[in-house]
Amino acid sequence: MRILVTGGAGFIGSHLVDRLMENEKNEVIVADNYFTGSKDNLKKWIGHPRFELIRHDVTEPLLVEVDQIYHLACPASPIFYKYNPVKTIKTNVIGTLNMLGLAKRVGARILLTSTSEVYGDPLIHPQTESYWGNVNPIGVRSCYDEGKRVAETLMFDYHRQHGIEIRIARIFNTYGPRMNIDDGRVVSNFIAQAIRNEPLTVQAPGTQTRSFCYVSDMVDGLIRLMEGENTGPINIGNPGEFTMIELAENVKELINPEVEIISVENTPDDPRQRKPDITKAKELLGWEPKIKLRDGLPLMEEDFRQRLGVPRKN
Ligand SMILES: NC(=O)c1ccc[n+]([C@@H]2O[C@H](COP(=O)([O-])OP(=O)(O)OC[C@H]3O[C@@H](n4cnc5c(N)ncnc54)[C@H](O)[C@@H]3O)[C@@H](O)[C@H]2O)c1
Ligand SMILES: O=c1ccn([C@@H]2O[C@H](COP(=O)(O)OP(=O)(O)O[C@H]3OC[C@@H](O)[C@H](O)[C@H]3O)[C@@H](O)[C@H]2O)c(=O)[nH]1
Repeated sequence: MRILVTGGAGFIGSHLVDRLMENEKNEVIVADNYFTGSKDNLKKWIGHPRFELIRHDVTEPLLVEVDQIYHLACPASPIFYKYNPVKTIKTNVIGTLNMLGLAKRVGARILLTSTSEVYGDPLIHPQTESYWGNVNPIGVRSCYDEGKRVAETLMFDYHRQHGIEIRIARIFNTYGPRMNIDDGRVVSNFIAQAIRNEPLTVQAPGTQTRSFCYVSDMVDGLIRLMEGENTGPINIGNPGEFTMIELAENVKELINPEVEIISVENTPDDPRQRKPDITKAKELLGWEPKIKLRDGLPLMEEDFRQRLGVPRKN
């Protein structure tokens, strides 16, 4: 199997590449523009005969002979996707069009990593795949959430019109080693802050909720979806739901009991609650997450301590 992973130098993408490379029958090609990813995440594969890394921006067409495409390329942290919103929209729309064009040309199956953000600020809880969402089309997050909604539409139009084999994963907040240290997302922020002995910055009101999935569970779900018979969309996430205050308290207790927790201003349109209904993933993919938040946080701490050069005391 020859497999293209767009965005493979990023957080989830590089863990996915690790898993795909474990199978000696796979050849893996990564296409990435290194906006939020890094060659460092793939250093153990560079030079491997079954691995290729291409500096490529998905807003430009790409021609490679592959059997499967995991299409992840897109900045995922709100600070990065809001940094150049027009580029984010282009990545989601033109990038997905280009990858669908490639899938059509070479007859590949394509999986899109969509997001729980397609549900916007959800009015039903937990979110099922049949919920159409509550999304602001003109807000500061729209380049990402509306961008992903159009990407999903393109996937289904190519499927209906051209018979392309598609898979759509709606990923809920994922965390783990290799997240950018200054990524801006909440788990990486809190862990880096706790290790640096800086206050944990809970954005007001702090009662907003998220459900956090450890990256190895996520990768397992994505591969099952690609290999299975269902187009999706399928929610992939961990239904354990936490307020941001609870998350901060967990990080404080597990990583640095001395650290302060402070309240800071939030950004517009922050979803107030988010929790996946994973009935479909359980029934159709035989998948459910295994790693609880309190077990996953220490696994991530090790990696952050190494990169920050702050060893654990005692
Ligand atoms: N991590 C999460 O919690 C989460 C949640 C929902 C959806 N997702 C989706 O999963 C995917 C991966 O997310 P991640 O957390 O690994 O983010 P990430 O930012 O670590 O990785 C994204 C990768 O895409 C690359 N990229 C960005 N724009 C590109 C372009 N135009 N051309 C080529 N490469 C480009 C980046 O350089 C990076 O390597 C994204 O599609 C994201 O929307 C992630
Ligand atoms: O330092 C911080 C950062 C963030 N937060 C809060 O933590 C919550 C989560 O924020 P994040 O930036 O980690 O992530 P979000 O849930 O907003 O977006 C995320 O969801 C789905 C994915 O598609 C995106 O890739 C991902 O970034 C928000 O309520 C935010 O206000 C803090 O309290 N403190």
